[in-house]
Amino acid sequence: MTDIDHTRRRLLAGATLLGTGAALTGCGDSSPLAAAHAADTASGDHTTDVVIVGAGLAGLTAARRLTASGVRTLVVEARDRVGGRALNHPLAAPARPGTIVEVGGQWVGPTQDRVLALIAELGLETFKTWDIGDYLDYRNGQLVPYGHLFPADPLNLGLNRIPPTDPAGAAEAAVAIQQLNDMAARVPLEAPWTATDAIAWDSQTFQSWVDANLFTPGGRDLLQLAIEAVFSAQPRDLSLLHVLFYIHSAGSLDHLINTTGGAQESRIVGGSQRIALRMAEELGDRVLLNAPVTQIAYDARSVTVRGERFSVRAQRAIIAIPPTLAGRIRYSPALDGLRDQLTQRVPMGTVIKVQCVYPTPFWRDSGLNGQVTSDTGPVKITFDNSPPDAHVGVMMGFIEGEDGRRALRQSREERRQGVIDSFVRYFGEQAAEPLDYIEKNWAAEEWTRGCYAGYMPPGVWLDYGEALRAPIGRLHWAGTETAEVWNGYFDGAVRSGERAAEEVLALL
Ligand SMILES: Cc1cc2nc3c(=O)[nH]c(=O)nc-3n(C[C@H](O)[C@H](O)[C@H](O)COP(=O)(O)OP(=O)(O)OC[C@H]3O[C@@H](n4cnc5c(N)ncnc54)[C@H](O)[C@@H]3O)c2cc1C
Repeated sequence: MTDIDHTRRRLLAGATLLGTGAALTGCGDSSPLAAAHAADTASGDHTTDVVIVGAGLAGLTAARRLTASGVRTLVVEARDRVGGRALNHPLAAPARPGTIVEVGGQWVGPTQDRVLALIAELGLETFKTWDIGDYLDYRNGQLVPYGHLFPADPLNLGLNRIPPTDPAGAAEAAVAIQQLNDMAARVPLEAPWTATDAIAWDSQTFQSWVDANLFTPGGRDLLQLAIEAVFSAQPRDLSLLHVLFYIHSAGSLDHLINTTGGAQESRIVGGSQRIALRMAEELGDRVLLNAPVTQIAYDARSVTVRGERFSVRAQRAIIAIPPTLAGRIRYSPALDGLRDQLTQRVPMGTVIKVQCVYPTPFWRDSGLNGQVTSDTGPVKITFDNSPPDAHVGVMMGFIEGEDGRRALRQSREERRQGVIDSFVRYFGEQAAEPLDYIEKNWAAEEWTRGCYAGYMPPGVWLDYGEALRAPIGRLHWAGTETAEVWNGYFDGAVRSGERAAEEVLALL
């Protein structure tokens, strides 16, 4: 081994700084730590028991679990920060120092038991997403406020998130949601391709199903918007079987789309990246930043992970990155054709997360909760993303699916204007002059390449599903895309890290 002492010293310094960053600001890319490490490519030859590729929630959870069992681990992370798709962004004044918004994933909700347990173990706290006041629905040029029609909603049917603007469409959407929930319950989470109707369901897109089953323009619009919002892809991109798997994975479509009672219910004090920062702080010099993995060699005795100027030799590897990124690594020997072709077939969604900062959350004064559904882009979904004490107002929106793809062709200034036009349409002239505009274009991120997650087009579950998690020799796969429960979410990432760690522990 060479350079190991130097590398260890640098990592320890990095770990200390990482902890400081977490405590002070919880911020990521723009922290002094990030700048300090930017030019500092990882180097040296290392040996450990288990090497983990990727310091997102999946990789860090796996490392934490293995470390707790006394196994030596080293996490190698391409970026100059941890967290992957969880990233805090510090707000400028007049926001108080240390105030952040998340530019990646942010919410957690009921039944996301593994991430909620992790948050508690790490000493972090959650607070409720602002969900008080009326929703807005913008459709056919009309802006219609509506209340929590069914505040109790005991069966969690998601009735509050179906705008009643077009009663026939709303009724048809509610029936369709129930139908989808029933079909989803018949998809085995561990092997969706074995569902009785798998061939029929994986041979069509979600759009084909909508075309065959919904007849009112309102009902079709609502279902399409729900799918765009959940997958950041178009209904024409997605296998019906994948949509059903995803619904079952979350429990129901209502869990996916609801704020209170659903996946958008709560936020993490100080920002979701703190989950990763706290884990990295615990792991200390077991996390190597600025370490993009380009090659993995494996044989019957060991595995060696390599980057430009570093290598890590281990007994086993956990590759905790999305399938499409795993497909960009060179393997020696080459992976079997099934796994390789799978990695060619799981595209990432398209989303640009945008936020405008205002002196106050002024929409609350008009009795609005800040949540919009709309038939007009670029922003068709919004949320009040103000800090817990609302000392500034933050309106957040998503530019998703084909709107996102259109926005990729625009300049930042053109996108900014489109976002402000959307916010003015929903909340009036007060939205016209934000103090700040923040956007994160995940499609342009080299180490993510799109969000919220990878999804399955038609035929992929059927022909390649079994290659998603199956270890190959000493290589094990993790990442939210491999999760059975809450696939695509933080909770799924955590579960996948736990599962991969157990898989490895059983074999060491
Ligand atoms: C805008 C947005 C909003 C979202 N909203 C939510 C939400 O509200 N709630 C929720 O639960 N989920 C949400 N998600 C999804 C959530 O962020 C992800 O499910 C989760 O963070 C995935 O974790 P992961 O560890 O599986 O993958 P990642 O976070 O992608 O981690 C993979 C890591 O591997 C690194 N890496 C990649 N390639 C290499 C390589 N070759 N060598 C070394 N390292 C590599 C990456 O840099 C990254 O750090 C959202 C995502 C986005 C982007």
